[in-house]
Amino acid sequence: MKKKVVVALGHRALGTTLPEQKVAVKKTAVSIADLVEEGYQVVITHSNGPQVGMIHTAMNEFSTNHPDYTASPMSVCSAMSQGYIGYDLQNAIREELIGRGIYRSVCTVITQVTVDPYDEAFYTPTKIVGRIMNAEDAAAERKKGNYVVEVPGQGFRRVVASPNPVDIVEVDAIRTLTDAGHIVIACGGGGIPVLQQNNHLKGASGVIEKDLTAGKLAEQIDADELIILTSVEKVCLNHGKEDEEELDNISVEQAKQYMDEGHFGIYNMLPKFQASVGFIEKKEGRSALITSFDTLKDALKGKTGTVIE
Ligand SMILES: Nc1ncnc2c1ncn2[C@@H]1O[C@H](COP(=O)(O)OP(=O)(O)O)[C@@H](O)[C@H]1O
Ligand SMILES: NC(=O)OP(=O)(O)O
Repeated sequence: MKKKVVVALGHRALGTTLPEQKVAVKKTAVSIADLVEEGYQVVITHSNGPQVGMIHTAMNEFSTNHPDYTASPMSVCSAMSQGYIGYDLQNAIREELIGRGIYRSVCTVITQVTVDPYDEAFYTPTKIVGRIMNAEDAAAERKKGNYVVEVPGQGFRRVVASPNPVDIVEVDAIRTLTDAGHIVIACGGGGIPVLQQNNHLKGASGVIEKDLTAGKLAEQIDADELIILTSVEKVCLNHGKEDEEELDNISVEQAKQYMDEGHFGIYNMLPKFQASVGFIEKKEGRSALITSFDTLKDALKGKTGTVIE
């Protein structure tokens, strides 16, 4: 039986601007096609922080001067980001597969994810979206009523709430398409956060952490493996310090211990570990791989990457 994998793509797999994205997805498509060629059933999910911030600014700034164009809430901007990132990804993957003589349909499912209206995250925005700003732009952003933080080594960044994913609304469609052999892109940008109000799903203002949703997606479609493609070949202990140590194969217990010891930052590696551990713990035989998309091929042969099992 084919191995079912959920692949979570980080910033580097997409770039930030439209031209960058066109170039980046071509490289990403090579890794995805490698997986397909190896016989994996692939479901893809991806980041959207820079993109959703850009869309929100574009949609809302223009609407203040042009009353015929109405403002778009963050949930609608999330849906737009899923659409245009999915569009570029599915075409790049399709093209790469056809080049290898593989004819498979690739589709994007606009996906909603329910969140808890009482999630504490709504009170403390932490999710970075949009571009890097200077002090002047940051002040202008704050004037609009948005939250801005200074990130050491980067500059000023806009932050929004990042509630935890509870349930993937379109999961049955994603599972059915995957099991029928299609390559599916779903839950982009962590999914569009929605609040369940009887039969109605109301868009929530926030951006869900894509790694956490990737773990939930892997769990809900009963995947065998979660692959998180980021910008580093392996995860390290004591990252950036003199005694930095690369992690190869570790157990869930070790992963939990390293999380408790504070080795991983809340904005980068911690959600990847939380997602991996949550997914693996629910069923025996599951594993997670964290590596860069340049090194995926070697990592699949066990030559590199950080594996949790
Ligand atoms: N413990 C760690 N091991 C390896 N990389 C780390 C670690 N902590 C932080 N990082 C940094 O995290 C970054 C990847 O996180 P991020 O950019 O949020 O991921 P994504 O690829 O999902 O967009 C890497 O560029 C790396 O420098
Ligand atoms: N939604 C999300 O997690 O996006 P980033 O990876 O760009 O932060």
